[in-house]
Amino acid sequence: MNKIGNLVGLVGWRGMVGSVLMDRMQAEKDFDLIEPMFFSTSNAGGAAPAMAKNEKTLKDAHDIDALKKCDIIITCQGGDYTNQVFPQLRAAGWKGHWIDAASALRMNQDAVIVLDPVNLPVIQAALLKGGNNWIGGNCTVSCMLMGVGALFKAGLVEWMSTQTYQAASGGGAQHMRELLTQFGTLNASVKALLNEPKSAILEIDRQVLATQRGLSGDAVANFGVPLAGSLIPWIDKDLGDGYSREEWKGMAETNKILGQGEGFGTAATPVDGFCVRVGAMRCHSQALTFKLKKNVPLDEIEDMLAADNEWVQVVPNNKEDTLRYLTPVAVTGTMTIPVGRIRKLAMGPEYLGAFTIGDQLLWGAAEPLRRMLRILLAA
Ligand SMILES: NC(=O)C1=CN([C@@H]2O[C@H](COP(=O)(O)OP(=O)(O)OC[C@H]3O[C@@H](n4cnc5c(N)ncnc54)[C@H](OP(=O)(O)O)[C@@H]3O)[C@@H](O)[C@H]2O)C=CC1
Ligand SMILES: N[C@@H](CC(=O)OP(=O)(O)O)C(=O)O
Repeated sequence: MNKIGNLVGLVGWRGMVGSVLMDRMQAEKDFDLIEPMFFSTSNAGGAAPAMAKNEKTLKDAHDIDALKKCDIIITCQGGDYTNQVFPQLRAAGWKGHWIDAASALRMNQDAVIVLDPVNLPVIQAALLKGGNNWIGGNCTVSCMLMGVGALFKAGLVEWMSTQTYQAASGGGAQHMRELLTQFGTLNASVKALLNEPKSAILEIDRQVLATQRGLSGDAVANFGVPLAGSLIPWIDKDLGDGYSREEWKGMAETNKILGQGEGFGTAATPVDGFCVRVGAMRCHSQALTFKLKKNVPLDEIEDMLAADNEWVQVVPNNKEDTLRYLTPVAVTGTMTIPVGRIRKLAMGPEYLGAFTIGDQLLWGAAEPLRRMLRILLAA
């Protein structure tokens, strides 16, 4: 295989995912290894960010000739952009490496879902075969596999059920703003009563509910219904068969990441459950139920999880450690993937419960992309 060049096109770098990616690339000194070319869909000709070296102006992200010059393109611009530009670029004969945060290409046969601490062998095999489409996985799936991938790698999982608690950030920046605005509106509606220690809690509750039910228009433009003080047990599209698309991704992507086919074949491990939006900011949490293929002692399971990768943190199953280490507030902004509440379940010794959390903008979006860049540069 020829050495891959280091002219790297960056698209979507100023969005929410893109900004997290830029921060991580700077922290890990990725820019020392590349010649970056920054693109924009809205400000071609404007000034590129400080990390620019020779190319100091923003290129047009729809300019196929400019994109074609890149050895590698990383995009966090979104699925619409991918669907529009990627086919044109390949049709124009571009053979470079496409690294993408969007889901658009994920299930294409010639695309690999990248999460190298879990599936480096799958990535390397595809690279050897000339693969050049590298797509970041669904945030919930990636965070889950970073935490409990060891059990799958060991071939121990007969099936897994997931119940997710997904943060507002999964919908994008506007969703986070909407959640906070809703919290503010609710607080304002009962502020006087809250300030009065003797006020009746049921009166506060009644007024909060009236405010929630009265939210409309801009106040719920993104989520459709109030999320503050509530939850929404549906994420992404309605597939029409009782599944949300986010739930479908759980099985499809887990199996594809693990190299067990396109998700629903005979080699696939059943993964199923419900995906729920909650009022967290940017960490996705998941309660997991495993049916293991055999009874494995808890201490062996904990050792296996802890040894799998340097980011997993096994949290002792007690209240104090859970409150300290196993909450979205504790995990946000860190690379740590805590796995706690690990215990055998009442259904039998092969049934295992666990709870895991990940920052969905780090391991769930940006980090697998920059790590794939490093793999290509080292190839
Ligand atoms: N949000 C998430 O949790 C995840 C998102 N993804 C994928 O990443 C894609 C991008 O998501 P996300 O980063 O949340 O999207 P953003 O809306 O934050 O950014 C997308 C683009 O919008 C443009 N833009 C317009 N106005 C602004 C503004 N005020 N500030 C910043 N950018 C602006 C920028 O393009 P330009 O500079 O060209 O104008 C930017 O690259 C998603 O569509 C999805 O495919 C993947 C995993 C998780
Ligand atoms: N759907 C995820 C976020 C996301 O962007 O997922 P995907 O990359 O699979 O489209 C959420 O809402 O939490």
